[in-house]
Amino acid sequence: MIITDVEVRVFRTTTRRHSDSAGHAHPGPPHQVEQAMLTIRTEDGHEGHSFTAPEIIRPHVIEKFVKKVLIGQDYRDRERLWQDLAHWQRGSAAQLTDRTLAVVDCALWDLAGRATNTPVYKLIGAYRDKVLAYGSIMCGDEIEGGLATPEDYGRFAETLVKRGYKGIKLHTWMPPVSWAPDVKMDIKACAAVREAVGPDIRLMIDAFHWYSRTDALELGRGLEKLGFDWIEEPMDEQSMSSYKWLADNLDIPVVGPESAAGKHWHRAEWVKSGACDILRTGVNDVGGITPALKTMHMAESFGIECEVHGNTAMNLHVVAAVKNCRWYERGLLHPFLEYDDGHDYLKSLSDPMDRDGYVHVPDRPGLGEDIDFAFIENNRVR
Ligand SMILES: O=C(O)[C@H](O)[C@@H](O)[C@@H](O)C(=O)NO
Ligand SMILES: [Mg+2]
Repeated sequence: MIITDVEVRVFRTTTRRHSDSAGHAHPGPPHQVEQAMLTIRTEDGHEGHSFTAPEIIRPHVIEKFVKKVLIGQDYRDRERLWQDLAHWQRGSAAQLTDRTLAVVDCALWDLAGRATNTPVYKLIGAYRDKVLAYGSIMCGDEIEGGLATPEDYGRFAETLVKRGYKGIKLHTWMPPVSWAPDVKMDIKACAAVREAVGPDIRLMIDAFHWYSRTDALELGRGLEKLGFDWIEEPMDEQSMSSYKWLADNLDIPVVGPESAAGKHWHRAEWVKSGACDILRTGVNDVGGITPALKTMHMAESFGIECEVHGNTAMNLHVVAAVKNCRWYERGLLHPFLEYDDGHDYLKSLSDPMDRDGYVHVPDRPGLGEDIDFAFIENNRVR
């Protein structure tokens, strides 16, 4: 049960996702990027794994914080290990981020599952083994036939409905798109999607994250006429009072916060202040499965739904272990990319979706990621 080793393996993987100058993903030619796998090992040979960007688990962070907390400890003591690591953050000179806490916590959950031959959502206490997905479309672009016009969004939405999606979320146009942001264009894209898919498909928007209050109000009022289910991150989430103002002035539910710091503590303040109608959490955003569950359960106590940010196995297991979450966010999607192709370092999808739009939680132990260890070794860089 005792943790004896923490290892990072960095390897090359091929992807067609490219990040723009604002950090949003768009399609492009295949290129190689570095990915890292964190492995936590015990004296009796059990291992847990989790993936992230190499800089999130760079040697300084592993040696100065992670190993000091984990080595010699019982891997089953996840709550205490998470609290101990979180307490290191204050004195870390901002070097120990929530992303690092998340990848360590996920590897510990994966270890617990692999050691007991149990999927993580069953370890937590499962609520369901499948969940409806919404198709989360990439941010708009200026690519011919991509997501450059409202009509492009409409055509792509039709494709997603044919694939089985019962919900669709648009990320609309943002800089560095030359003419973005533009509220009226956002509303035109949403209108084109509603026209294309009809009244029964659930629709949501995740807009430019720095609109003013008045722009966000105009956008929200436009979406109310189109029967959208929620408006997400239309303003800087650092202003909780702006979200309180927006939620008070709109009928369409306001969802958040996604990217605001503060883990489950700050999300409790959003609920208390009325800054959102639907709360938001995400394993990477709040520092792990452990705090994501705290957030979900806190929201449930207020009768509030809490939508989980992001795809991948870690988020899927959280969604499968709670009642007060409607969707799994499957994406990001684009007409020029085939999401179901997955990753070259995983032998199968972690979030397979059937033709009715349900994602089924893999019955494999731990997080259920079907890791191709040989591929990782053959493509390892350090
Ligand atoms: O803002 C981003 O980086 C992307 O839009 C990403 O977070 C996306 O997954 C999102 O916002 N989902 O809700
Ligand atoms: Mg979002």
